[in-house]
Amino acid sequence: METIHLRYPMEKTTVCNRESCVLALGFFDGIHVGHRAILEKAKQIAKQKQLKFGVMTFFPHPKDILFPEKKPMKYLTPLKVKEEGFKELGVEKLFIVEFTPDFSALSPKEFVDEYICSFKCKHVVAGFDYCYGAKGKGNMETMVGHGAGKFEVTVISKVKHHYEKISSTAIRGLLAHGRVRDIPSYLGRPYQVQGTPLYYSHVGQNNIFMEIHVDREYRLPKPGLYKVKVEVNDSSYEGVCHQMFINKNGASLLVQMKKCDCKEDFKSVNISWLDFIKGEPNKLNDMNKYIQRDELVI
Ligand SMILES: Cc1cc2nc3c(=O)[nH]c(=O)nc-3n(C[C@H](O)[C@H](O)[C@H](O)COP(=O)(O)O)c2cc1C
Ligand SMILES: Nc1ncnc2c1ncn2[C@@H]1O[C@H](COP(=O)(O)OP(=O)(O)O)[C@@H](O)[C@H]1O
Repeated sequence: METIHLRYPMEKTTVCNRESCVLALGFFDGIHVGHRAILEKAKQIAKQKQLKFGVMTFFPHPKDILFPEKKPMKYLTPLKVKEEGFKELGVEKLFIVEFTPDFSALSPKEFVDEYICSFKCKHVVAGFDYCYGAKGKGNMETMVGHGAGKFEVTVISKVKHHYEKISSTAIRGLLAHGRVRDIPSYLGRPYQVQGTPLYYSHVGQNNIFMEIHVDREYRLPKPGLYKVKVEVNDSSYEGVCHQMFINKNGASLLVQMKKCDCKEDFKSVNISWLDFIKGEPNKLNDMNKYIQRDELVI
């Protein structure tokens, strides 16, 4: 996958010698089931038309620029993780446009001319509610007009779960309520975060206890004790996890892994949130109690 970072105003050389492509458009936080419908359709069209499969996304989230007074966005998939997700889905060209105040002021037609047509896009795929251009005035109807004679447009209709639109906002809501068990119906998989172990120790028989640092860009479920799956060095283990604190550098998670006979060092850890067990029962000074137990705390 080729990743192309774009910033307004674009240099002329950026658009030179580009191969014709299909572009899927959106922010795609989480790459949830609705997003997958768009990406799969774009991939299929690219194959049929023998064009490159491209995605055009933005960073940071438009809300951070449009509403700077609000707290910075926390992501389901920070940019690096989203990039890995696109690569796994077979994206060949990833355009990441830096969302700046100047870029946000482009009219819908200017955006189409300068960003979509310049990259030899022959087909746009986006969801029914995709908007673009200053004040979000462009929509999928205007896209058809703006693309006339230049590119075709495929609109993906609403993908729902229990009559509700699957959206990153809905998933953020589930996290805020600790409803991680419901997330696979929206995300197509459990909610996952990547972290770095700060320290770990063996506890009792084959239990490992560790503290994990999670990047500040990640959105976490509401504080509490959770059942998790922990992946380290290509193996996965059952475990429990609770949040110790969040500060400006990120979050710290306390994780206890069950029946873990892993002897090697861990450099990176994936935590999949499976179920909520109970609200915040343990304060920091209760940590020693964890260490002394042979069994998982549940
Ligand atoms: C060039 C451009 C300018 C935009 N300007 C605005 C804006 O002024 N106000 C707004 O609410 N959204 C604006 N948007 C953001 C869109 O409304 C939308 O949130 C964003 O493109 C992400 O699309 P998605 O949420 O459907 O993935 C703009 C988008 C683009 C591409
Ligand atoms: N449930 C859905 N069904 C169809 N299209 C969707 C759905 N959710 C998002 N999209 C489309 O996916 C792209 C990315 O949308 P985005 O705004 O990032 O997602 P979300 O609404 O989940 O925050 C847009 O083209 C949008 O219209």
